[in-house]
Amino acid sequence: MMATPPPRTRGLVLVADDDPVMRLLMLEMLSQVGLDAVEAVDGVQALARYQELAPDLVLLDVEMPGMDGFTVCREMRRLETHPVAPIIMVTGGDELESVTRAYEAGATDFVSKPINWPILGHRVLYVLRASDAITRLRIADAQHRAVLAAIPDTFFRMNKDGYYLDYEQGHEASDVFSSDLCVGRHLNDVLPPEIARRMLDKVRAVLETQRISSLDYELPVTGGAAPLRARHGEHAVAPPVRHFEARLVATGPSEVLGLVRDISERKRTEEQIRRLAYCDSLTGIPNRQAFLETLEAELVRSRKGNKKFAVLFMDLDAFKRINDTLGHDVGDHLLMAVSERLRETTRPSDLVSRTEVGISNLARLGGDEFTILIPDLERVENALNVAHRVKEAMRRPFQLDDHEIFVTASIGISLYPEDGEDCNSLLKFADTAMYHAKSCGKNNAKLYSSSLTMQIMSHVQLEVGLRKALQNDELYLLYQPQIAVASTRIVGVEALVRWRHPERGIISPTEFIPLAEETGLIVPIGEWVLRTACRQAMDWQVLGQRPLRVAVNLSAKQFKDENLTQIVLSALHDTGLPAHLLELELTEGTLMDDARATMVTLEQLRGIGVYLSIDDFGTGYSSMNYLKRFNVRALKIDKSFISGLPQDSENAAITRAIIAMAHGLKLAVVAEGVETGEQLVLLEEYGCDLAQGYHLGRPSPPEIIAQMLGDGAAAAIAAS
Ligand SMILES: Nc1nc2c(ncn2[C@@H]2O[C@@H]3COP(=O)(O)O[C@H]4[C@@H](O)[C@H](n5cnc6c(=O)[nH]c(N)nc65)O[C@@H]4COP(=O)(O)O[C@H]3[C@H]2O)c(=O)[nH]1
Repeated sequence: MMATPPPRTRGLVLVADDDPVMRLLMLEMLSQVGLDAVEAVDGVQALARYQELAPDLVLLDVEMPGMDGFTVCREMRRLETHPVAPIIMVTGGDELESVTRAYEAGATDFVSKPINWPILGHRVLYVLRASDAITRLRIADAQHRAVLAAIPDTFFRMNKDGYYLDYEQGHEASDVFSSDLCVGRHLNDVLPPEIARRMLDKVRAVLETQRISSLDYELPVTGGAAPLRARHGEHAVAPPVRHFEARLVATGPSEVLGLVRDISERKRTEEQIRRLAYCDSLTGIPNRQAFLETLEAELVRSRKGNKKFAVLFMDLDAFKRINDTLGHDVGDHLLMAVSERLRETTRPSDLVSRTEVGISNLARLGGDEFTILIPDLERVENALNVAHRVKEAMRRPFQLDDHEIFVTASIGISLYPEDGEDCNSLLKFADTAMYHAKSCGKNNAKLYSSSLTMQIMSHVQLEVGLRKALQNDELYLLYQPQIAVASTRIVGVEALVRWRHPERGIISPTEFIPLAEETGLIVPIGEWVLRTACRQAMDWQVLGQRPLRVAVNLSAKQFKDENLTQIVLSALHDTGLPAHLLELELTEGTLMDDARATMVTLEQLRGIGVYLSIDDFGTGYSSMNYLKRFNVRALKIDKSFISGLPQDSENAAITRAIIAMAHGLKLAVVAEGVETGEQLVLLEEYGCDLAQGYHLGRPSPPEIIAQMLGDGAAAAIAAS
């Protein structure tokens, strides 16, 4: 291959003519116009010099010995690797035949003899300039093509009326449409009408403003190159689509250049990112972020349209226990099943309030917390109805692998605009209402209301007060006698705590004990009760009365306190009360909570020698197996069974059965809430051992008990 000659500053012309005079004249003429020249005496030399020197122009005589000018011209044009230089052929005359042959051989131009020398000079310069321009154009065109080949986009030219002037398919645009179907056609024949209209509007806007602009559109995947319109009707079902972005730039007053890029992948990625950001990965339903945005939009919409909406906040009761006992996998499956059931329950057709309510309004905020937005609420009842349906849906057992799981849900509801005017407040209030629902016994739905806020405020104040109650000596104990049914003699007392609140007066334990449990204050309060009751029992003994068993209630939190045994031991030790005179009342719920730990604690307490009984029997699990295992001494039949006696035959049967069963297990039975003589007679008939209730003695201060004991009611301490 020949080396490329260095770039020249002046043009070099190859003069090929066998006539020395002609060559001389030509050289002279070229020099006059500032060009360099080299000579060739015949066709063979001309070809050799052409290859060797790569001249910028060739002046080629037609008639030469050996190889004539036409042949030389053809050969020169055949040299593909050589830069294309313009060739001016010098013909003997201007007859048509030789002119035609010259062009056919690849000549750029011709001059005929006799030569007009001054004009030839200008002609040569002109051809050189034209050739230069063509070379530059060719380079620009090559660069252009290289750029287009390098980018994946399809490009087109279009006039202001929407006709494609040019269409070049990008290398990544496979199955949209091809250039032969576009060039010369109108947008309407190529694109679906709606997209064609938008594109034409954009073309005109770009021409008017002379600014770059773009538009996005979707096309169904056709799988071939036919115009979309022709194929459009073929799709019976919604076909998959591809997304495109067309960028339009004006290339003149009435023409635009369009670059079309397939942005399907980008859209897919964006969608994926959106899904990750807005969907809960476990259940696939919207997450907290998505819910907050939906809520925000709903707030704006409702504010504008003067409408109401409700936010439902649902939490599963005891989900933590399921997670802890059956494992996180089961917990996850349960959450998935719950969200599926919620999805079904909140389907538009299921909602009375509005047809638009759908899954987009359902979300999982995290853990076992779900929210539902009910827009366009006409009546509060509609929100309660939805809550009720959700609650009912949750109650149906969940079958997960080989577990049948029963759950219930607590739901809180906040209303716009009544409860709050911003998203955070509405969500917070729905959450608060949910907690309220839980504290009212779970499996409940509650509306948030300002009165609820008041309740919570007073709850907070109560807590602050309770913290001080112990220090300020505001707690005191009342004692309720327990009577042996057969002899009507007092055999024991139950200690019941009271709180003398400085402003509110006497507060019942049913109000403050749950609060004490919630806050953990039950542990110090419980210890105080235990010590006070033990000391009181000793005081009665010291005063010359008979020994008397004192019963103290133990809440679940106290029972789980690892120092319990120690506290009991130290109360007995410090007061000197014999262990068998202390009765600890436990509820079934407390015992069932964690069977293994319960057994250990019970074992320790039995080891100390205290008397253990089950309180409120019949209201909870009422499991005989457990009673046997826990090895307690007595059970107390809940007052709800006694209160209907003797009329309520069902409760009578239950009471009788409990007594018989307890005796079978060698347990003593205490009937609680005995309010009438009739009840006492019936209980005696059933063989009940002990009784307690207003009929036999109300909860009373220690001096009243002392009096009762002194009045002759013998304290017959059960040796059992
Ligand atoms: N209707 C009716 N009620 C009767 C009758 N006889 C007694 N009662 C009431 O029934 C409750 C019996 O106590 P409980 O079942 O252990 O139920 C207790 C117990 O669970 C808890 N509690 C009371 N004192 C303490 C304590 O010191 N520690 C703990 N952890 N809980 C306590 O508070 C609950 C309520 O205590 P109180 O309000 O004192 O209510 C007492 C008592 O006043 C009757 O004939 N008719």
